[in-house]
Amino acid sequence: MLTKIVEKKKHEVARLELPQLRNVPKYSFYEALMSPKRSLGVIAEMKKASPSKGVLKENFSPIDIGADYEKAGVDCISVLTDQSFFKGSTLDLITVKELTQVPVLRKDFIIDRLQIEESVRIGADAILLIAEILTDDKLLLFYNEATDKGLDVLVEVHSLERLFQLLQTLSPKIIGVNNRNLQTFETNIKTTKQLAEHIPDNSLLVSESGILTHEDLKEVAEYGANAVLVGEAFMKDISPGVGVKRLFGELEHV
Ligand SMILES: O=P(O)(O)OC[C@@H](O)[C@@H](O)c1c[nH]c2ccccc12
Repeated sequence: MLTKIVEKKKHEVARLELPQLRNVPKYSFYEALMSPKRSLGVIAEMKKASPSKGVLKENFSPIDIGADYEKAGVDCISVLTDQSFFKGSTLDLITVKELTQVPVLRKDFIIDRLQIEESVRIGADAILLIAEILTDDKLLLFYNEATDKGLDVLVEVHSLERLFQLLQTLSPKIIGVNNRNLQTFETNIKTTKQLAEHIPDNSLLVSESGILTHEDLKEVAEYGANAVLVGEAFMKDISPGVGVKRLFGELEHV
């Protein structure tokens, strides 16, 4: 599946026209995760659909979701901008940046430098770089380029092997352990446990994907996660903000 997504992305990048630079206030993604509002940082994701689960939210409104997340006191918002597989768009991110005062992560499959410039222009505060789809050379190049352009970077990794490899050339300030295998789409939050002890002490650890319940949250916190990245659980709750509160055990049964 990952190969299919990357192939499609190559075609999209070949046609990519850079938008105008938008002048929006910048918020530090890193700082927000360094001083989370709750016991654990939360990056709340908006995604309309995913290749594994299909449509997650029918009446998908980035305006409403962004406002609801902000009201629920999330630390950061992640916006899926991939159109073909996740039904997102860069316009969703632009909308969220215009309406909220929360750092925003652009979540996409970045395989080309042009997408980094595009992320800057649409006003993203941070980008995702997926180690599994980039060589070490590219990962380092993109990491430095993004940082130079004022973006924070969440470096995502799924396997221990890939983690060891990338740590030889790069020490990311923020490392995301994706509990989902992007080839098979299976999630297992024990992935966080497996990788956590090998994450450098000075990197922030974000546990990503498959975190559905308060129990899951406590489990990844025990493994040493500093923050979580959650999408599906929030998209499927009665409202995204209620989902945030439920995950943190701040609600009884709503
Ligand atoms: O909806 P979930 O299981 O809570 O997962 C959120 C996020 O981690 C997931 O959307 C994700 C993690 N890495 C990605 C890379 C590309 C697309 C999507 C993702």
